[in-house]
Amino acid sequence: MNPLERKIILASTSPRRSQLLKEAGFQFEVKTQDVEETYPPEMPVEEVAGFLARKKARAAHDFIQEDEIILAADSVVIINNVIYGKPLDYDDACQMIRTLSGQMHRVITGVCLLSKDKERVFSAISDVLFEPLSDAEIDYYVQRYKPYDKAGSYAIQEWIGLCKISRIEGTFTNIMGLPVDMVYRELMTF
Ligand SMILES: Cc1cn([C@H]2C[C@H](O)[C@@H](COP(=O)(O)OP(=O)(O)OP(=O)(O)O)O2)c(=O)[nH]c1=O
Repeated sequence: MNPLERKIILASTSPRRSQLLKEAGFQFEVKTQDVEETYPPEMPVEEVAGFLARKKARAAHDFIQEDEIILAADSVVIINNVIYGKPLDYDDACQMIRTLSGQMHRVITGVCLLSKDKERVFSAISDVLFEPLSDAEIDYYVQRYKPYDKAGSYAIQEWIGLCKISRIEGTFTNIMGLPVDMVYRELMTF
């Protein structure tokens, strides 16, 4: 079946995920349920995004009809085997960006598709290289863009991503919060 004709329930409050699905031409409605974004501490960092995406999808399971598919996702930034989620405050945000400055990091978005009788989880990986950033640039970015709702304290679609990222291995949409190419491909066989 054509993925663009499936009835999708997007279980996400992220405006970026809605924007990407909409621009790619999918049909969807947003329905969300609060989920505690916790995971077992011993879990390998590469598995966390998929685990959290599944948790978010399962929390929305009761909402759906027979012909509907829940889509949930979670994005994490990983550097030196440590997960960077959303920053707590200004200092935390600056500290995260300072760690990313001049370095390569990994962004993983886990996605879960869930219907009444099926479930599928998959993840997309992108490796991202930041140019070195000065303290003044970091302060400008955090003050002006307030990246408190962004994993890793930055958004690829804003000034910092557009002007300070020099290399990406993987897709832009994955870094922005939803690997739409992969979603399309997986929906063809779901
Ligand atoms: C790395 C990066 C993340 N982000 C955003 C995407 C996600 O909204 C957010 C990661 O947080 P998530 O916990 O993945 O998602 P969320 O809490 O925003 O939404 P929900 O749980 O309801 O689905 O960071 C960008 O917009 N640009 C980027 O470059």
